[in-house]
Amino acid sequence: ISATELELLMQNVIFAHQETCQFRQENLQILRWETFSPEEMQNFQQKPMDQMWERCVCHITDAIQYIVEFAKRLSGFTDLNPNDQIVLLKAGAMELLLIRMSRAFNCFNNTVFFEGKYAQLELFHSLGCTDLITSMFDLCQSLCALNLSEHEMAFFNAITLLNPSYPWLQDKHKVDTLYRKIHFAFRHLLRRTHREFILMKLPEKEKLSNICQLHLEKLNIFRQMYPTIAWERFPPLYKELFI
Ligand SMILES: CCS(=O)(=O)c1ccc(CC(=O)Nc2nc(-c3ccccc3)c(C(=O)c3ccccc3CC(C)C)s2)cc1
Repeated sequence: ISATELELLMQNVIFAHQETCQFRQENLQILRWETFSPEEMQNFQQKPMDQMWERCVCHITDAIQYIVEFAKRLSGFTDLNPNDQIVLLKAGAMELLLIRMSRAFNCFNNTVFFEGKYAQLELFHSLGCTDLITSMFDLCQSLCALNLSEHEMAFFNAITLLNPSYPWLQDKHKVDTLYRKIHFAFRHLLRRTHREFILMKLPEKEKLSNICQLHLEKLNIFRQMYPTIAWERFPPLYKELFI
């Protein structure tokens, strides 16, 4: 890879993230001490399970739409064969959501940005999946500890999405070449900023996939309890990716 191609690739990854990050980091920071009052918390906790699930699913589907946009702006992603683009997004959308969500996490009071303010773990009680939410909070805590810059966040998202080891890929070699280029550019950025150490501290692949697995399990339990809600009320993109 030439120096110019490297610079262009770095610009592309950083711009792709900046243009699709949904909430800007500084705005999430400004709001981070706005927490829900006990009454507001109680209000959420008293919502029926199906209503809370529907709200959350709609929120993450909004966030995933930005993730799809991020992928489309990554140079090389849209040159991949269309089947592989779907495979990578199907496998990686939730993982990228988990990583991005850590930007909206306040690790000092263990709250996450949700519907306009920052919410404690207990707010999500009525979802009936405390283990999933707890592992989400733990992941956010560990990512917060790294204090990733938006540039690092952009590259971490890109290398997580372009994972050449997915079994169903038709053109694995093409994904692998793109992955290696972006990983090389990431290491180049980290060397320049003396942040190489974070590579060993990023959460392992299987930690992300375990939480994604847990999400799918909880979704199936929910669907057994409310068989029609998922079909009637969940957004098409969510159904395509997870059902
Ligand atoms: C992601 C881009 S961003 O600009 O940073 C951004 C943009 C917008 C927001 C606002 C937002 O939608 N916050 C949500 N928070 C959580 C949440 C909930 C429990 C713990 C941790 C975060 C949402 C979820 O529904 C969720 C997320 C991950 C796994 C599981 C779930 C619940 C299951 C039932 C789908 S939605 C936040 C951040």
